[in-house]
Amino acid sequence: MLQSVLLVGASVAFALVYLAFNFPRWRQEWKLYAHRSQLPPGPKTIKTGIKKPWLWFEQLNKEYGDVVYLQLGPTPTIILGSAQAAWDLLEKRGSIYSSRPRFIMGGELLSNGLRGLMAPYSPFWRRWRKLLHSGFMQRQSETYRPIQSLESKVLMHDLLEDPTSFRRHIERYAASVIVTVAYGRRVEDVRTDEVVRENAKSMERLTQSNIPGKFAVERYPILKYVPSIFAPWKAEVLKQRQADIKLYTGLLNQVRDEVRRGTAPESFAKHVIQEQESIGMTDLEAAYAVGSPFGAGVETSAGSIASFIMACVKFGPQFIPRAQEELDRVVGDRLPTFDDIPKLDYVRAIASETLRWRPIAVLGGTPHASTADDVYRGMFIPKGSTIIAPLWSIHLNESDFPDPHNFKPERFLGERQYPGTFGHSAFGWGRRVCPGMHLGSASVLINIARILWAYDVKPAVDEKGKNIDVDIFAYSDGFNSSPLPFPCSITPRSARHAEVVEREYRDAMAELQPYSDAARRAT
Ligand code: HEM
Repeated sequence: MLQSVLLVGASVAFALVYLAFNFPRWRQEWKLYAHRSQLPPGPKTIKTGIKKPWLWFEQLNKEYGDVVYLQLGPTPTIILGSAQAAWDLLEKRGSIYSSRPRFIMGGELLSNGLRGLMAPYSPFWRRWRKLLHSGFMQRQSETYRPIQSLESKVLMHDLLEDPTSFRRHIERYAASVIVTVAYGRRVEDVRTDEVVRENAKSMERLTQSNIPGKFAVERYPILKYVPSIFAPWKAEVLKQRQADIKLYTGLLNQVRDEVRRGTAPESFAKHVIQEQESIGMTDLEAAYAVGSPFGAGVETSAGSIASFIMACVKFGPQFIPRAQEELDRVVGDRLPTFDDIPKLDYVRAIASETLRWRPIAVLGGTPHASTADDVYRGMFIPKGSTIIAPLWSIHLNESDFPDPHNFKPERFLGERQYPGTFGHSAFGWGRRVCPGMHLGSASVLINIARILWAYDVKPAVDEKGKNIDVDIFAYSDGFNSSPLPFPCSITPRSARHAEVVEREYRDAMAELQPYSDAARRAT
């Protein structure tokens, strides 16, 4: 008798747990079924595990229009393929389109909810975002310009000394700006710098954890609670979490020590230490927040400058002469500075075209998620949808940018209908718009201006003296997409230009000394 009661009790308990777990999914499925005729159009078959998914999204946007519906596993997914649709939803209706989908492996297990970039719209995200905003808003970003200018002078010198390794020099520039701005210590060599190496390891693990479809726990969240001893995939990310905590707190604590000793140069870390209490952040939250510019700002800045070099190799004769004429006329025989940028209309147009032509954040950054049911142009977008706005579809769209794979800075000179103020969408939208956009675009601008002022950038030549063509579609797969290695020729425009680069470099190295010393003290 007792046994039967226990059995019935256990069965009822099991049924209740089963219902509780499945109810939200059934409710969602019922809602989708009830609105099936109102969902945006989309394909019946879903491709999974594909390389460069933005190419598939582009096909879908061409076939079904600029709002496409995909049922990816249990999650409704919307692909926005035009600047207008992305603007209408992510910007204008930002109050319900600014969350993030759940990232169980990368966001919850690996990062314990401390990486703001993956955090849902929540009080934690708002605190994190406030800190990032105060550290990188336009006025504050302008205080980092001296660092960008000095590091850019080092880049110009590196291109003179060893032009064939141009890609590594650009990466060093981008990493050094971010690490100096974040922690007040520079990066002299990306191959050996400990902060760069550890951060790169951590980013690699994060990227691996976020590969859609790779881990069953994303489909069955209950697996998150399986003890690590039975789940090697979980043990591994928890181990990396400890390594991340050690890295981020170690770096922030070094700055705390320097602040106490009165030797800390200005940096985002110093700013966070001062603001942390008023914003109500714990030490660990603050340590992760100071680490966030590395993951978001290095590859995007370096990849954009490398894309500009590729555009010079492929399309140089159609825009370089005009840019050099402008630089010679406005700047003359010295290196361009940030003060020249407002007078360099054509150079600014080249920077905008670079960000448009090959958007490094090719999927539009991390996907957004909606937090309420919505209807857009008669189409039903369910609450909890993942929203992807791939910049590949948006920036290489014939109707906004005719002849889209051609590099034409002139697009950005005249008046043009485009939502927003930049004429492109490279920094995203609404409440999630890139907080580092002022820093990132200043890096792109100053280096484009200086490279064009100092150098002739052309195709490399083979042993027969023939130009080596570059493939403008040879870009990496992954969350961001950067140019794969390609050859090119970078030579000074004249001996006088080379002299100026050398002189500016010597002065820059003297000014950068405190940041080099800070890096040495810390290792
Ligand atoms: C040319 C350089 C850069 C490009 C093209 C770029 C592009 C983007 C894009 C497209 C997004 C997604 C926005 C959205 O979800 O709507 C984003 C987000 C973000 N970017 Fe950038 N970015 C650049 C540089 C930087 C830099 C230098 C930093 C350093 C502070 C940075 C920090 C971030 C962060 C933290 C986010 C996530 C914001 C959030 O989730 O609220 N980015 N960026």
